[in-house]
Amino acid sequence: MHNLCIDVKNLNKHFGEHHAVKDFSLQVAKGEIYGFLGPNGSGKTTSIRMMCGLITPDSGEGSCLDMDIFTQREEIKRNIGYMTQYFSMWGSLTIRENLLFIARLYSLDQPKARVERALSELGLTSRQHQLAKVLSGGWKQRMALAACMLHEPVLLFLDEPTAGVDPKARREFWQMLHQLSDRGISILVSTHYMDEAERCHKVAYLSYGRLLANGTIPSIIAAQNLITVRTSGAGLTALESQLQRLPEIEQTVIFGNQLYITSTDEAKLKATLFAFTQKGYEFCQVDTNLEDAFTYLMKSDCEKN
Ligand SMILES: Nc1ncnc2c1ncn2[C@@H]1O[C@H](COP(=O)(O)OP(=O)(O)OP(=O)(O)O)[C@@H](O)[C@H]1O
Repeated sequence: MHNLCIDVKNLNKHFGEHHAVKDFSLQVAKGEIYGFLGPNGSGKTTSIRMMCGLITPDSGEGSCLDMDIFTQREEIKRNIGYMTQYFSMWGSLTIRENLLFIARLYSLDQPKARVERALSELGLTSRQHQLAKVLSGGWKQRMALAACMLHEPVLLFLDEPTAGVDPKARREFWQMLHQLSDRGISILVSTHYMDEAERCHKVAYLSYGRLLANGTIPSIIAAQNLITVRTSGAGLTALESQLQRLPEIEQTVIFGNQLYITSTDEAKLKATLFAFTQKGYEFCQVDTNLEDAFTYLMKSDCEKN
């Protein structure tokens, strides 16, 4: 008996000449919220679709909910929920009518009871009679999540579920994801938002079809061995362009009136910055964050390839 809901190894997928996913391996424990990040076109959706039985990998092996991703795709689909940002709904039906329609479309038993439960679990009961077309982005996403939970899946694949949704609605959506995870439901969720990545138990980062890092956020940040310092003052953009030319500087970024500088070489960085302290800048060391780590990973991967 193991506690994995996803266990895949060396999955590959080509679309014509394009090698979209390269030797992708991942293990997700039951009940975990696993974040999936990477630039546009890095292969997140393709990997998700291979793991949940929607498309067949060209090679590799693996299981989802202990079912083989090559030979038991139909069984997998019956036991998982899959939600994308582009879900279909009927605008002129209410939330409740939409859910009932879907429950009947999939011939689920006791459709009314299922709809009641989904409405209540996702905080939709008070809005059940609202037409879908008048709902804000956040409530539409919530309805979509309710729809993909009608058959009570134990594993959810959510592909950019909060794209374009406002911060308050995203926060509420994530509160729900944590409640589902507390109930033992496993969730694999792709996102471009760093604050959402930080809400996951673990994250995976893909670039150009390859998995560059995965694990807990502190472990991913620590593995890059980066040092980050912050400064403020006049002429930050000029300072930034001077620093960007130096080989010991990996990356720089300005947030408001503060410049963040990241390097892999602490001694060289300190020596370099000493010259700028003569010009009145003060530098203080800060924690390297996940975005710094991902940016560095992507840059080093581009340089290698
Ligand atoms: N059915 C398909 N036919 C041809 N090419 C495809 C197909 N699906 C995906 N691709 C290509 O495979 C690559 C990976 O796409 P994928 O959608 O998996 O990336 P992604 O990381 O999910 O991107 P995004 O963040 O933009 O959603 C892209 O270059 C894409 O154009």
